[in-house]
Amino acid sequence: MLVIKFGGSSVASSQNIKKVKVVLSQKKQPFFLVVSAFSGTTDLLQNAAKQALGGTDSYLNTLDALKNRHFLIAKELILLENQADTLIYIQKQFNQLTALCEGVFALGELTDKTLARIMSFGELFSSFIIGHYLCQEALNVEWINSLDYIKAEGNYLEGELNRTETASLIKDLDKTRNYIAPGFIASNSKGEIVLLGRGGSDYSAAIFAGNLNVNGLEIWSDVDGMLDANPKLVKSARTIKELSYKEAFELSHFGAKVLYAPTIRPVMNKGIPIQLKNTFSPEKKGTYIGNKLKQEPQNSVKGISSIAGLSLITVAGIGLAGIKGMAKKVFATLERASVNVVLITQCCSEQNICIGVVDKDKNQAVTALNEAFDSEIRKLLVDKIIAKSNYSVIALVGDNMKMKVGLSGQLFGALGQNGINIIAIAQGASERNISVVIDTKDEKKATNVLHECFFNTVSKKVHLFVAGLGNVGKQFFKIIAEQKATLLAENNLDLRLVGIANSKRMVLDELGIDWDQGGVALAQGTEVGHFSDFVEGMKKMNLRNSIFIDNTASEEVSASYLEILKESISVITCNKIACSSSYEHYKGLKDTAKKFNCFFNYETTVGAALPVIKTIQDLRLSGDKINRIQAVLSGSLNFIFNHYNSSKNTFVEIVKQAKEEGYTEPNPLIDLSGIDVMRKILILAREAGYSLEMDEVVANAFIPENCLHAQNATALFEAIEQSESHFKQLYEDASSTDSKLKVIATFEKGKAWVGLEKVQSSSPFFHLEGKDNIVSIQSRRYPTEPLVIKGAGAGAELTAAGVFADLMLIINKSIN
Ligand SMILES: NC(=O)C1=CN([C@@H]2O[C@H](COP(=O)(O)OP(=O)(O)OC[C@H]3O[C@@H](n4cnc5c(N)ncnc54)[C@H](OP(=O)(O)O)[C@@H]3O)[C@@H](O)[C@H]2O)C=CC1
Ligand SMILES: N[C@@H](CC=O)C(=O)O
Repeated sequence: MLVIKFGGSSVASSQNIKKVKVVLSQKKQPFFLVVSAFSGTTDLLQNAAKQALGGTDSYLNTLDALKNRHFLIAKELILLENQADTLIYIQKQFNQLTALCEGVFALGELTDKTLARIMSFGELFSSFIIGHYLCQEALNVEWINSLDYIKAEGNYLEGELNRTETASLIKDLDKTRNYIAPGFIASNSKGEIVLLGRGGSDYSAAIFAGNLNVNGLEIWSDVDGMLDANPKLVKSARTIKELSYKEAFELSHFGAKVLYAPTIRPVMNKGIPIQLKNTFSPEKKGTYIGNKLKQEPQNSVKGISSIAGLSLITVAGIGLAGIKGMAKKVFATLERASVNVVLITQCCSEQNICIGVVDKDKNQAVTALNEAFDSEIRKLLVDKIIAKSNYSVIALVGDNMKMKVGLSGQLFGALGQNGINIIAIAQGASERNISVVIDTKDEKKATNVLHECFFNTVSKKVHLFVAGLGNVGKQFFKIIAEQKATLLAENNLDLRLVGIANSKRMVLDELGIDWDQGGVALAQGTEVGHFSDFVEGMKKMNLRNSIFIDNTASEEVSASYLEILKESISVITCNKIACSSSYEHYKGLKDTAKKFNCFFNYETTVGAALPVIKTIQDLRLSGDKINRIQAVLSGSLNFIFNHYNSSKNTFVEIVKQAKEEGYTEPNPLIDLSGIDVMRKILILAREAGYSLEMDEVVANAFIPENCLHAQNATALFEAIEQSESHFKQLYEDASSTDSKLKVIATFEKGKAWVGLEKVQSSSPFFHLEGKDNIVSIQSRRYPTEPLVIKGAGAGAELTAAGVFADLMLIINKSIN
């Protein structure tokens, strides 16, 4: 014999009930069918009771709607000539139900006993209708009333099973016949109705299964089985193929709604397997729960469950340490106050005990504890007890987590990397469950982080917010659009663009924006008043593995890094403003990134994609000391002086060309004035370990005053045109001595300077072609022959590639 239970959605309509019949007709052994009420019925019955209590006669409408629905389903299933018995039964039961509600209405009183009676009607109706229909369809089932077989005592709404009496009543049922019985309901020794708790139909089925010692228990619902995470939080949640009883118990206890936790106990002791199945996809295997696990689990973690609505109560104070019986007093007090403790932690200093309770119990718990510890509180041995709310517990569950070294490290690392603060931790010695308490605002993010971390078949999502869709920005989008599929296929990485902004508009979309369509999406985006709108949106989305990329030259954008890093969102930038702002700010950004477990990467601020910053950082990390840096750091100026020949072209033509080719800053005055090179040598000096400021970098301007004061690019070009003779003179002075003009930046003995120099062929800078940069580093290890880094140092495509490399560095360190 099999016990088979169908949940509310499986019997929600006549069409669904016909599906149930198909499932049953394929069974090759007798079955004991347990059904829930038609979906939504129990809630409506409860509402009707509350409406009656509230003194409005709207309960009559609720009851009418319920009656009509049950009549309709009965009429749709049962042939006209067979309907009478069923309809008469429903009518009689509704008469009783209405009388009960009228009583509540008249008395203005609703006891748990009456509420239990009212709520019991749903399963009685559904089982009676389905039983008659199945008989009509020749399935030959006998309807029995669970009230006559399941005995429970205590709380009317969530009774305690009387195992002995129930066992003796069930044992005589004939295992060669088919039965149908209502779930959820039981009766006590006085014959009064007692419910088995919400979800109790699963429990009823397990009680029948255990006592009849059947071959299996099937629980049919509208989902494919037990999922490895809550699908409302984690879109990529998948069905777990098999679970041990204990794993299933942990998961169902911690929020997996597909199975009511008490269901496991009655069948576990007898080794009766449970199969969770989907009525609407019966071909799917579902989840097996039992002793005979066929496969070796790939992952030690089988599932991640979470429950919100937790309050934490801390009983703390010096009076707790070393005094026997304090913990007993806490728990005895809570028991007397009927408060269920969800989670307990105590640190070994014994100075505090932290208890998790569901929100609804928190006031009761706090009042009871403050009363019980009143004398200790007065003597200042125990602090006044308060509760803090809005917490969630997230639990990793799996039998094979036992003795798996590093697993909790992975858990804490993954949460920490995403700025999720862990407020309390609980792990039993069984090591089957590690629970952490976090702020409920982080529940979705944390569940997703852990799901990606522990189920390696799931692709890892990286959420990217990008500011700037200009020269560099466009190239960056292009690279990702080209690389995305490869990254997914080969590295299991899903780079998701969730935010773009320029100076006028922004788009934020958690579901992702097409990398090919960034410009189009942005054109249709919302207008931004201030860049902080974008930052606020980013914070609100609170997505795991978030990285912000600044491809602008904006001061406003760079001023937001600190706030972004404080959200544990890593920052990548090619914008030099932040790193060349005050030393305190630059250092603050680096420290903040460390403090909030994220990264601040800015390799492209010097030499575009050349590995200049990383090289200096590595030298220092390995114990080297930088003594001198001499470099050509401006790609655009090198390009300009390499291509300017006063007899063939004008200076302004070459500057315009450098801008068109994407080597200059958005405002080329930043290059021509020397500011860009000053920023870069300052950044390198800081990386070398010196706390230099921008105003300490000495620079000799080589452009005339009128150019230096140009307000925009057009004015600058005009000013350069008017100053052609100045540039011609510079060129001729150099060529008359077979020299070339190079803007050289030097850092030595704590000082930095930048200037236009004439270099001869003996100089290593003489042959620096095109838009190339060269950085020559002398250090303790390279005292005379410098370490040299050389190559193209400007260009949007190269810079975007450097930004992408910074991105992959972060992903490799933090996500993979
Ligand atoms: N080109 C190169 O070789 C290298 C460049 N870099 C750096 O790359 C950065 C970008 O340069 P490039 O692409 O040429 O610049 P562009 O001028 O082409 O693009 C700048 C982008 O930033 C956006 N932007 C400006 N202000 C804001 C703001 N307040 N909020 C949001 N977005 C804003 C602009 O939007 P809008 O269009 O609305 O103004 C535009 O999309 C610069 O910092 C530069 O120093 C670094 C190394 C090498
Ligand atoms: N404008 C810059 C671009 C890179 O930082 C340069 O010319 O080098």
